[in-house]
Amino acid sequence: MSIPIASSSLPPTSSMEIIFGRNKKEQLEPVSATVTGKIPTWLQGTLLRNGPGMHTVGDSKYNHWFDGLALLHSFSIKDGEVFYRSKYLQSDTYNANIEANKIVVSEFGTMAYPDPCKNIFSKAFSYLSHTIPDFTDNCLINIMKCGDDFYATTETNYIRKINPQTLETLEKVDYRKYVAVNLATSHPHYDEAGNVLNMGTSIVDKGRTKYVIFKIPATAPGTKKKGKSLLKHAEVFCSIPSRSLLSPSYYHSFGVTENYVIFLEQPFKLDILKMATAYVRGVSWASCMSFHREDKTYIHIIDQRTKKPVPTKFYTDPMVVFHHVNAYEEDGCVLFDVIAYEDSSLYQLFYLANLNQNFEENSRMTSVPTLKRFAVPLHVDKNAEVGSNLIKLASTRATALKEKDSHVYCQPEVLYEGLELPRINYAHNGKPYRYIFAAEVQWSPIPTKILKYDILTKSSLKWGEECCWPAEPLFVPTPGAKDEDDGVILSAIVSTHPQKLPFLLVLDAKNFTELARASVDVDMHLDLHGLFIPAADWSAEKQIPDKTQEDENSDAPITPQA
Ligand SMILES: CC1=C(/C=C/C(C)=C/C=C/C(C)=C/C=O)C(C)(C)CCC1
Ligand SMILES: [Fe+2]
Repeated sequence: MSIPIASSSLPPTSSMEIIFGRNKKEQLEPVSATVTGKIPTWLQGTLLRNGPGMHTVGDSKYNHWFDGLALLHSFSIKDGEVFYRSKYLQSDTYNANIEANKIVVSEFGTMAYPDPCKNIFSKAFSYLSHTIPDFTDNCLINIMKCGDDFYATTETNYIRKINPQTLETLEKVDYRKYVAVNLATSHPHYDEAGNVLNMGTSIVDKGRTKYVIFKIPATAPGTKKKGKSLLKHAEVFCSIPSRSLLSPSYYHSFGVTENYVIFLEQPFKLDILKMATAYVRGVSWASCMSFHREDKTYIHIIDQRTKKPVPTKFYTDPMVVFHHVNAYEEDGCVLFDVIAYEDSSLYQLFYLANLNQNFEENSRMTSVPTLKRFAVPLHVDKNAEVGSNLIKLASTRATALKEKDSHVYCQPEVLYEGLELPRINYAHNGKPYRYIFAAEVQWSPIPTKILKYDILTKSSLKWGEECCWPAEPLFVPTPGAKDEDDGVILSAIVSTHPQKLPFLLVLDAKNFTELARASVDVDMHLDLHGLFIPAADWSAEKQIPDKTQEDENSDAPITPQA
């Protein structure tokens, strides 16, 4: 069961240095973990995760934690044993930095300048009106599965194919060759057949800034052959014009139900003009983003059957959402759950300067991440009175008030305060569900516990241990499971305790008791997101393409779909 830690336990400054400051040493050879407890025999496969691992190159330092060079790591579980390995993503960014022995590629919070004579990014100054340098391929946020292929992802137009077994870096793929997007989320959705649904922003398509929803099929004729990319078969599903051409919203994820896509056009925006001049002004991309507290948050509901947005104009108060939790349909309404903030201060807290000195003072959250449930009526009765609540569901206190001119103002139900990095049993994605697994965040944005929140009973279970910093908890179902929470929770735990090694934690998802931990004597980083690859998925025919096989037409001109 959960081991309580003092609720006010604060990570000392030295712990912050261990977690965020130091470059992490990669573990190239698989190392065997010491397992205590018992890993369920059915749990066989690989937990593959991504996150920033290196924040200093030579004498130069990144400014922000999200700038760090991507470090992939994996826990391979077989017959109760666990093997760990880690490897830096060999992105063009990583290679250019290592070769120059300094940071030469710009990241989210750090603008960098390459040596003019050694500019491997020489093609860089072409796309965005010759002003914005090519974006980074330091794919540090998540892992995406496309058919049998795995990619490390970030939020730019680049993804990097990886070998999920060896953690080797394969092709660099430019989304722009297939879909007209300059940015894309690192949180795609998958349908039951494994087709990928993702969203991106097209900034410079003939001045028509828009949000693009696209699908990558799980299979396509001829793609089983080595090096054939499923991305070639990507299809634009729907485009939504940005309310403002020069300041599209920033978003980190989106929601889906069985028939709808939920996109929040929030007042946390990118300023394209600022971005176009950032390089010459010597400021970071992050400084080109701002929260407009006087604006609204527009809720776009896209019908997957007609591929068109629902015409009603739904909106809510200004907020900032990074993570959608889940969404589903109930009695003619779309219900969606998000982790919402009052402002964009979260990104401010992850500046390394704040994480190193005066941590306690600098990292107090001014806005607490809050689980909120919204309800959106799909059919608005024209005769309903202005001011009336269109939500008649017994299951939620969320409201949607009818206004004039087909506008509907949505007010959420607050469910829980102080949680981030939400995960669910993905078999319930887009469908009614009951449980959320997340990291509990108290006074600072750094998780101290793992949480199971029961939406039905509004109760929670927690796991925490002194000097242990949990990562996102991932749910793996028991084969043939009937109950939504029949399975285990996996989380990579970083320890700052001098006598405690980092470990893979295995919890029973039902009661949050510890089933096992697999400790490894390595320099483990605090990661962001990842996925579990069941051993059954590694079948003989699913060969990993070799490194020499480049992405097809890698030098072909970019001809994205409109
Ligand atoms: C490089 C780059 C970007 C990177 C953003 C990143 C790396 C965001 C990471 C967010 C995370 C990790 C959120 C967790 O909740 C932008 C702003 C999209 C635009 C321009 C270039
Ligand atoms: Fe995320």
